[in-house]
Amino acid sequence: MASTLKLHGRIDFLVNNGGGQFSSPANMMSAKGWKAVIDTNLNGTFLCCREAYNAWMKDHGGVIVNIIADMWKGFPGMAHTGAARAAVDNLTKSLAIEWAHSGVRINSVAPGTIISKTAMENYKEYGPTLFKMSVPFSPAKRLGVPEEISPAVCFLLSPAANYITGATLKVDAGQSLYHSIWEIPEHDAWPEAPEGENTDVLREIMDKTKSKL
Ligand SMILES: CCCCCCCCCCC/C=C/C(=O)SCCNC(=O)CCNC(=O)[C@H](O)C(C)(C)COP(=O)(O)OP(=O)(O)OC[C@H]1O[C@@H](n2cnc3c(N)ncnc32)[C@H](O)[C@@H]1OP(=O)(O)O
Ligand SMILES: NC(=O)C1=CN([C@@H]2O[C@H](COP(=O)(O)OP(=O)(O)OC[C@H]3O[C@@H](n4cnc5c(N)ncnc54)[C@H](OP(=O)(O)O)[C@@H]3O)[C@@H](O)[C@H]2O)C=CC1
Repeated sequence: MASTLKLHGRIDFLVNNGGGQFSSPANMMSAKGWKAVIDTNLNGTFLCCREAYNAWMKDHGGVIVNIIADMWKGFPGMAHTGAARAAVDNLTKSLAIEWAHSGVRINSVAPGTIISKTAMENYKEYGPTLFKMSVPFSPAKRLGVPEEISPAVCFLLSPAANYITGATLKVDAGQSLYHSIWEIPEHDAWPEAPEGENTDVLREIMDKTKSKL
């Protein structure tokens, strides 16, 4: 922030876009790995917001946009980033209220799965498979590209959004409303429903369905 102020003399906008994660089942994540992702996505965002506010926006106003993710149905396979991005969604709302009196607007953008060379390279040899796997889960039946996210960010930064703060704009072609990518294997580990006539009906329809198969 200090070097930006030195160079430009003001900070009108802050976009917290830097971030990422690795894919792993939650039970295999080390404490260090969990912390690295929380530090990058949540703590980094908080610290950048705080610094921009204290260094400039507190006295001059400004606009902040936080990039989060499609974690609205949880984020199985990337639980650390899901937790961090959900926390940023909430942080955005808190700061919108705390900093309104300074003329600061702050909103989030939640992209669906967005393909780019650089994003894919982070996942090494698994990148193409991981991104391709997401295609059927987009109502658009294709992935988005960064050029479809930046207009939303620019809109929120612009005076056209002067009356918008504390909001999250999903730019995901409806992905967050559609299926989860996470497969739950067939299992019988769930606790039984309590005995009674409704459970009898449940058993009956399940038996009938089975006999048809
Ligand atoms: C299987 C189904 C999954 C769901 C499918 C979803 C479909 C895909 C949707 C994709 C949507 C999102 C896309 C994007 O976000 S694109 C942006 C892509 N960019 C990134 O992801 C950047 C990735 N990298 C980082 O952000 C950082 O490197 C990271 C935060 C991961 C680590 O940062 P840091 O430099 O602070 O830490 P270290 O590298 O030193 O690592 C610290 C410890 O973290 C653990 N770790 C790190 N990488 C991995 C890994 N690849 N696998 C497992 N564990 C990892 C590890 O414990 C590190 O400590 P050690 O090195 O000492 O072991
Ligand atoms: N692509 C997607 O499907 C989605 C992406 N997002 C998020 O959008 C943002 C942009 O990602 P995208 O453009 O797709 O991917 P990229 O990998 O191209 O961009 C990620 C950027 O984050 C920077 N970064 C990572 N860790 C840190 C850190 N600790 N400190 C500072 N910068 C860091 C990287 O810097 P460097 O190049 O120096 O490593 C890189 O410029 C990320 O937060 C990402 O998680 C959210 C939802 C979906």
